[in-house]
Amino acid sequence: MKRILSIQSHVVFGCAGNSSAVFPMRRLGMEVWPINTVQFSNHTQYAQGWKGTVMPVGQITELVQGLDNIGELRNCDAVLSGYLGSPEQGAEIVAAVAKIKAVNPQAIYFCDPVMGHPEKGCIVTAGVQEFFKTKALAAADILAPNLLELETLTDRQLHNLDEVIDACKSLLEAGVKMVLVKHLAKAATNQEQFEMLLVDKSGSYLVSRPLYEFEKQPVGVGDLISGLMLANLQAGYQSVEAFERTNAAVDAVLLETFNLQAYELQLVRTQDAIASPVINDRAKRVK
Ligand SMILES: Nc1ncnc2c1ncn2[C@@H]1O[C@H](COP(=O)(O)OP(=O)(O)O)[C@@H](O)[C@H]1O
Ligand SMILES: Cc1ncc(COP(=O)(O)O)c(C=O)c1O
Ligand SMILES: [Mg+2]
Repeated sequence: MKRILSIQSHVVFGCAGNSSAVFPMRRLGMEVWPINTVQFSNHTQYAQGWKGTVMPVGQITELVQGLDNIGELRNCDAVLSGYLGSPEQGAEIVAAVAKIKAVNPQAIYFCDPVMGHPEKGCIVTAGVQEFFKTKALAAADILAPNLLELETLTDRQLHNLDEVIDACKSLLEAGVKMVLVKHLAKAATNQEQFEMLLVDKSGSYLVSRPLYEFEKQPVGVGDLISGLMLANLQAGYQSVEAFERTNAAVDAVLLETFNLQAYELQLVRTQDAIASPVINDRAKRVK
């Protein structure tokens, strides 16, 4: 069984951060070790706001030390990071990754650079963006930005698929081994579908799924995508198949969420599709 240290937000109600990613990863057979960067009542996109606190500086380091003390750190196969409560937590994650790689050189770091989106209401503390651009980029094996995050990471404006692929390749040149663009948005080839892109040394692959007309778009979809992609890779699927399985599972979750007119992702109701997704959309090689 593969072991994933998952460092991201916790929400009491609903699905974002670890509250979106942990259950699906476990459903795919992973042993998941969650560390929470914040504990909030709900995600930050509720009009009524949220309650709760950011975990104190030093806590990630302390918990990782505890794992080392019981001899478990060497058993960690992958670190996943997402929503951070402070830039200091970013530095602690990078230090934890270095510590884990020192005792298990096979371990990988999957970084979802959650940067916040003031227009959408995703609120992330100042300084976190800078952490992703500098330290996280240098440490990550796999990066999973949305289009806006990719633009910020590469200091480029991206209008079409070719520009997005070039930007991803610049990240590969910087040492990242795989880039998953979770949402092509305005750079998509077909605005009537929801498209994602995967770029690694073997090539560039586009996958699409139906676009649902949500009244209010659900949150935590990016966190779900990152968790599923990492879990599928750890389960032994090659990158393109892992990408297709991730896309299919996310589609099943979104379809159910849409059919129920729910705001929060319907992960429990769709757990069987998460574990055994039916692939309707194959990835298309685009470069
Ligand atoms: N198939 C789909 N149809 C409609 N909306 C979708 C679909 N898949 C994802 N979304 C929405 O698209 C948005 C993508 O958000 P974005 O901030 O670009 O990336 P992410 O949340 O993946 O980091 C999310 O609000 C999500 O609810
Ligand atoms: C607490 C928290 N965690 C994580 C996220 C990231 O969610 P997404 O997967 O939609 O990028 C958000 C977005 O608002 C959030 O409020
Ligand atoms: Mg996101």
